[in-house]
Amino acid sequence: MPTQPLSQKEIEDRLRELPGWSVDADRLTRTYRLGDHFAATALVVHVAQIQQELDHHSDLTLGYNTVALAVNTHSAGGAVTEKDFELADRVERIAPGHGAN
Ligand SMILES: C[C@H](O)[C@H](O)[C@H]1CNC2=NC(N)=NC(=O)C2=N1
Repeated sequence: MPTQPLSQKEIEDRLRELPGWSVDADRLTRTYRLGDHFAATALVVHVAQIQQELDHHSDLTLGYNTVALAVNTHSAGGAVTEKDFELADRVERIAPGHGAN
């Protein structure tokens, strides 16, 4: 069954449990700040590994000491779905281990 777009209320409820994340232009997004460029790069690799496992991929942007994710679900017409929040939850669990905040 295809993943359905979440309603505005469902998105607001889920965002309340994900401090730092927001929905901007129909994309679930967060920017993490890290200690240096190498730490940021390591986080990108770890996120890429999770994305391959979930078969769900964000636009990942590596900066000097930042990593930005922006994701929606292409197969749902670019809407935000449960799959996007699943990715965000998974990234939230590993980010502190990289010193990200
Ligand atoms: C064939 C493959 O499963 C699909 O193309 C996956 C890959 N990664 C994806 N990532 C995102 N963000 N949305 C999708 O619909 C999607 N679909």
